[in-house]
Amino acid sequence: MNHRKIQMPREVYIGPDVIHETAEIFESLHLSKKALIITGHHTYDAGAKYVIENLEENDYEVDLKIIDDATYENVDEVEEHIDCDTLVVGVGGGKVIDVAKYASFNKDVYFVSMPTAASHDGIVSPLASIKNPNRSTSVKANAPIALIGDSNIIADSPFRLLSAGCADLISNFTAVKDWQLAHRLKFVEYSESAASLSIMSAKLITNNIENIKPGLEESARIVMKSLFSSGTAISIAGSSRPASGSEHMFSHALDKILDKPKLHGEQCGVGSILMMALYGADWKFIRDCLKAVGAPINAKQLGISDDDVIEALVMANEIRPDRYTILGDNGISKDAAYELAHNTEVI
Ligand SMILES: NC(=O)C1=CN([C@@H]2O[C@H](COP(=O)(O)OP(=O)(O)OC[C@H]3O[C@@H](n4cnc5c(N)ncnc54)[C@H](OP(=O)(O)O)[C@@H]3O)[C@@H](O)[C@H]2O)C=CC1
Ligand SMILES: O=C(CO)COP(=O)(O)O
Ligand SMILES: [Zn+2]
Repeated sequence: MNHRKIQMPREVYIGPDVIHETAEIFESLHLSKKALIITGHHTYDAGAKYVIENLEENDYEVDLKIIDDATYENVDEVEEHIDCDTLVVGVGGGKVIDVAKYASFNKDVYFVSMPTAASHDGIVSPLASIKNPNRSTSVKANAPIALIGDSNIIADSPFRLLSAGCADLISNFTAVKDWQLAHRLKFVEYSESAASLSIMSAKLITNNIENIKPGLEESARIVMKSLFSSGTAISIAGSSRPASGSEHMFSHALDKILDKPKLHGEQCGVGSILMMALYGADWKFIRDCLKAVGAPINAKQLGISDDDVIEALVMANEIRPDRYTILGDNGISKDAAYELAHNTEVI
C-alpha cells in the first residue's frame, strides 16, 4: 500500500453539559445499545455516573469497569468484558482513555472518548500509551468514533490538569523542531500540514494565555479544542511526531525513573524548556507560557530532585532510538545535562 490511512472521529461534541446528551448522540451514530464504561476512581464521580444515568434512562445495557492505571493487565481485564456488539466508552483522564482505546482496538469494536479533563492530546489520536517496565511510549490503536467533551465537567476538574494539558500543547514547539531536524538530517517522512496544525494548536494556547483561568468553561473549551487539533495532527502524521519529540523522551525517562511519575503534560513542559535551550532558541518564551498557565517550570515545582532531572536528560535519547531529535544518536553527557538544567534554572 503506498497511501496512508488518516483516522478521525466521525463526530465531535465539545460544549457545556453535552454529557447529558450521551444517549442521543450514540443513537444518532447508530451505535450499539450495549455499553461498557471504563473509568477511574475519581472520574466515576466526575463524569461516568452521569453517563451511566443517562444511558440507563434510555434503556441501554450498561457494564462498568474501574481501572487505576494504563497497564497491559488492565487492558486484558477490560477485554474480558467486551463482546462483538459492545460499545466501549472511556470516561476519564489519559490513562482511562488509553485503556479503553487499546482494548476496543484489540477487540475490533467502536470506542467513544469522553475526557473528564483537558490534560493530554490523546483524546482523539489513534495511539494509546500502555505502560510496561520496558515501554512507556504510544502504540498503534484506532481513533474514537466520537469525542464528547463536556466543558463544564472539565472546567470543574482540578486546575492542575488543565495546566498540564496546556503544557502538553506548548511542548509541540520543540516536538516540531525535532521533526524538522530529523527530516533535514535523516530524511524522515515529514508532513507540513501536520506540523502546521501542531504549531497552530500550541499557539491557540500561547496567543490566548490570559484566557486560561481556573473554573472557567471558556478556558476549558479553548484547551479542549487545541487538544483536539493537536490529536488530529497526530492522526494526519500517522505518528506522534508532531506532538512528541525530545521533550517527551525526557518525560518518558522520568516515567521510568520515578516511583510515582508526575502528570504527563507537566513533565513534557519542563522537558520543552530544556530542549528549546539545547536548540539555542527562545526557551524563556516556553518558560513564560508555562508559568502563565500555572504549570511547573523547574524540578522543585514538578516535585522531583535535581538528580532526577540529570538522570532523565542522560537517559532520554535511549527511550526511542528510532526517533531522531536534538539529542542526536548518542544523547547528552552528565556534565552537559547539568549545565543545561542549571542555565535554564530547571535545577
Ligand atoms: N494516546 C496518546 O496519544 C496520548 C496518551 N497520553 C497518556 O495519557 C496519560 C496522561 O493523562 P492524564 O490525564 O494526565 O493522567 P491520568 O489519566 O493519570 O489522570 C490524572 C488524574 O486526574 C484525575 N482526573 C481526571 N479527570 C478528573 C476530574 N474531572 N475530576 C477529578 N479528577 C480527575 C484522574 O482520576 P482517576 O484516578 O479517576 O483516573 C487521575 O487521578 C499518560 O499515561 C500519557 O502517556 C498522553 C498524551 C497522548
Ligand atoms: O504524548 C504524546 C503526544 O502528546 C504521545 O507521545 P508518545 O508517542 O511519546 O507516547
Ligand atoms: Zn504528550
